[in-house]
Amino acid sequence: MTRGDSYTVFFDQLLQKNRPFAAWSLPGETAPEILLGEPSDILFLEDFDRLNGQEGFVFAPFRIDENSPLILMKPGVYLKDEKAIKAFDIEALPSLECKTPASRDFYIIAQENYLKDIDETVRVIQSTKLSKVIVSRIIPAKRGNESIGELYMQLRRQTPNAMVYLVNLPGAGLWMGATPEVLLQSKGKTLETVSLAGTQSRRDDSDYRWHTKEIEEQAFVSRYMLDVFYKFNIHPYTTQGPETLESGRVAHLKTSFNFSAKKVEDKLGDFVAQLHPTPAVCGLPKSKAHRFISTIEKHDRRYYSGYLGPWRMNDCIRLFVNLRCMEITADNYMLYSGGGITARSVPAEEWDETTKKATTLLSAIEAVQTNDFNKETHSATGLFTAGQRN
Ligand SMILES: C=C(O[C@H]1C=CC=C(C(=O)O)[C@@H]1O)C(=O)O
Repeated sequence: MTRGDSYTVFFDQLLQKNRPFAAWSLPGETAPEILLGEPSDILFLEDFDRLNGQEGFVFAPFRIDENSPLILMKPGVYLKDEKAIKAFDIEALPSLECKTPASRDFYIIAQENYLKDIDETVRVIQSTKLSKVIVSRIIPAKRGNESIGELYMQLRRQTPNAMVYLVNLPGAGLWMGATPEVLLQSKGKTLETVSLAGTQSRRDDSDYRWHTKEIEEQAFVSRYMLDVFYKFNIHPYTTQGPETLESGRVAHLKTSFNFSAKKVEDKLGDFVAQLHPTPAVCGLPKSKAHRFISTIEKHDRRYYSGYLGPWRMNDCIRLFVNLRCMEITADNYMLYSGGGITARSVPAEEWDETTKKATTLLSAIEAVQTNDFNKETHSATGLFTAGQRN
C-alpha cells in the first residue's frame, strides 16, 4: 500500500518504464525538481575536468572506471513542481528496454574484520605520512514490494535539511540518498564550498561539545579547501564556521567558504576536479589516502562519495557529495557509510558511527515497509537486514 500522492505515482511509473531521470530536492525546499531524459541525453565523460562547458545533471563516481562512468544527463524535460507533474503526459512516454545489469558482488564486511581494518588504519596513520583516511562499508537491507516513489517521499519528509535525491541512470542504476554535504553551489555571483567532517549523535538540546578528534578531522578538510583556493588564486574569500550542522540522526562540524564566481568562471570543471575527492570522503595526503582506500576496502564505492546535482542548469550549480546513499538492486538496498579515521580513532566507535549514519535511510525504509509514516522519531534497530540472513 502507498499513500499514492502524485509524486509517488509519477516516480513509480518512470521506474516501471525504465526511464532515465534524476529527482532532487534541495535543503529546505518543498518540491522535488525532476529532469527526464532520453538515452541519447546521457553522456559518459572520460574525466572529471570534462565538465568544463557542459550543463545538465551530473552523477559522478568516487573514481571513474568501466563499472562507474561519470554521467552527465543533458537538460531534457525539466519539471519544477507538482503542477508540472500533473500536466505531464507520462502515459505517452514509451517504456525502454531494461538491460539487466551485470550482477555485482557486494562485499559486506563482518564487524570483527572491520575493527581489525580500522586498527590497522590507525597504525598506518601513526607510522607514516598518512594523516587521515575515510574507510567505508556497505550495510545491506532487504527490499520488499514497497514503492520506491513512496520511499523517496518518506526520506524527504525525514531529512528536510539534506539534498534528497533519486536517480535512475544507464551506467549507474538506481540510487537514492539524503546528503548534507555541499561540494559547490552558486548563490548569484558567489560560489560556496563547504568543509564538513566530525560526527556525533544529534542532540535534542542542541548543546554540542566537540572533541579534539572531530575538530582536527574537520580542520584537515578546511585546510585542503584553502590549498585548492591557493592553486586557483581564489582571493579574497569569506568563511563562516566551524559550526554545527544537524542532518538525520547525526550532527557534523561545518565551515562554509564563499568567493566570487568570476575567479573560476572559465575553469569550473577543473576546479571541481581539483576539489573532488575532498578529505571528507578520501583523506590526506589525497593520493596516499586514495591508494590506501583501494587496498583496505574490499567493496567498490561506485557513486558513494562521488558527487551529484544540477550543473550550470538554468545558470545554477548545486553539487553535493554523495553521502548517506544507497544503491537499489532487485532484492536489496545497499547502503554505504564511512567515517574519517585519524590517529585518535577508536575502532568500535567508528563502527557505531557508520551504523548511526545509516539510520536515516534505514528508518525511512522501515517506515515504508511497516506503513508507519511518522517514523522519524523511531529507531531503525528492528530492521531485518540482508546481512543478517546469511
Ligand atoms: C564519509 C561520510 O561522512 C563524511 C562527512 C561528514 C562527516 C564525516 C565523519 O565524521 O567521518 C565524513 O567525513 C559518510 O557519511 O559516509
